[in-house]
Amino acid sequence: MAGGKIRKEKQKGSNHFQGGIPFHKSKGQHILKNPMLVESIVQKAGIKPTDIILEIGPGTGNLTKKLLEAGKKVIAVELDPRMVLELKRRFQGTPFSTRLEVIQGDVLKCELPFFDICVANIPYQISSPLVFKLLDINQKQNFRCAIIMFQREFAMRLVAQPGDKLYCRLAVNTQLLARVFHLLKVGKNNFRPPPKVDSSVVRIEPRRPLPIPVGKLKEWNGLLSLCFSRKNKTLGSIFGQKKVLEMLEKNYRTLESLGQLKDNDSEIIDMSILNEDVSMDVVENGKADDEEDDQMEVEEEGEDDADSDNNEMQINDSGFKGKVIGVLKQYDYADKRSSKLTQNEFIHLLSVFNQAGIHFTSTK
Ligand SMILES: C[S@@+](CC[C@H](N)C(=O)[O-])C[C@H]1O[C@@H](n2cnc3c(N)ncnc32)[C@H](O)[C@@H]1O
Repeated sequence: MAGGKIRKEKQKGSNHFQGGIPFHKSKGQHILKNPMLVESIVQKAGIKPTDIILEIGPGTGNLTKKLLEAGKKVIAVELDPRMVLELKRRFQGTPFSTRLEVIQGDVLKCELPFFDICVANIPYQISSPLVFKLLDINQKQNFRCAIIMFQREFAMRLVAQPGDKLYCRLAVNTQLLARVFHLLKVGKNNFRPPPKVDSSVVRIEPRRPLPIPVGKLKEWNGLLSLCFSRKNKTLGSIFGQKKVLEMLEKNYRTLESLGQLKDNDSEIIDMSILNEDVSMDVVENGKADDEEDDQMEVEEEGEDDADSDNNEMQINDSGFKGKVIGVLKQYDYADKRSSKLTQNEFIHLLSVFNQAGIHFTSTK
């Protein structure tokens, strides 16, 4: 089913295929070779005949062909000029050619066209930035949903719920911006060449409006960075740390001096902030299941997880420390852990902190 002249003749010492286009693993070139699977993905996407479909990384066009059969138009963004040529060649002179637009370039760098639905088997190394690019609220996109093949573990992180082993900042951030559903498990042998990892197809439906004002996204990200710096620690313990308190107090003083202790809004939101922590796009590079975000690592020497006694001391502290821990105590969050907190609880936590003048960003 692979398009063009690609043949499976492995060269010694490389992953190239002779006689056609060599596949580049560095570009995530694992093409779909199982027609039944392609059919199933297209069916599950629920494409309407009037739909403009965005396909990312069409490769040799196996999925593209089925998308063209199902929708009104396919706009395909492909990085590799050899694949672009192959794709054009495949559909040249067919009735599909007028309904296929190919954009050569990096999907992460190009401006996305208007589309109704995105269906894609993507290179896994762009998973996380792509999700946040698609869900970028500044893009004013209004697409219905995206049906995307991801590495299995990444997919399971996207859909993880409080208490799940893979529940993480990526899950909370994605689920703030979208509803996410696991659709299909896909084994390695459906691809040529087979990747090292299993895959899953996920459905992502953008949430409009968002559950928090867009101007709060920066604050939200600051709060979650802290909460997931040690997701299995109690919030009382995380927020009782000297470095955390120093940072929050600095924010507090800065905003106080600027007279901005109330909520602030900014017009353009840099969505990449929500993507900062996700370093597991390619799990082959190895981030363990229960590893936590280390970007905001703030643990102090000698501190351990069973530190509720210390919390008691901190809680009795007066001044700024007492203010922060007091909020956690008052709303019953001090003994809770991020690994089990729902999205609504995070939203509530941000709200009660902000009401107390405690902010997670000091500038707009
Ligand atoms: C996993 S293959 C999928 C090929 C085809 N869709 C299929 O299912 O058979 C990923 C494709 O994405 C392309 N690609 C890699 N990085 C890209 C990027 N940043 N922007 C657009 N396309 C990219 C690769 O060249 C490759 O053709």
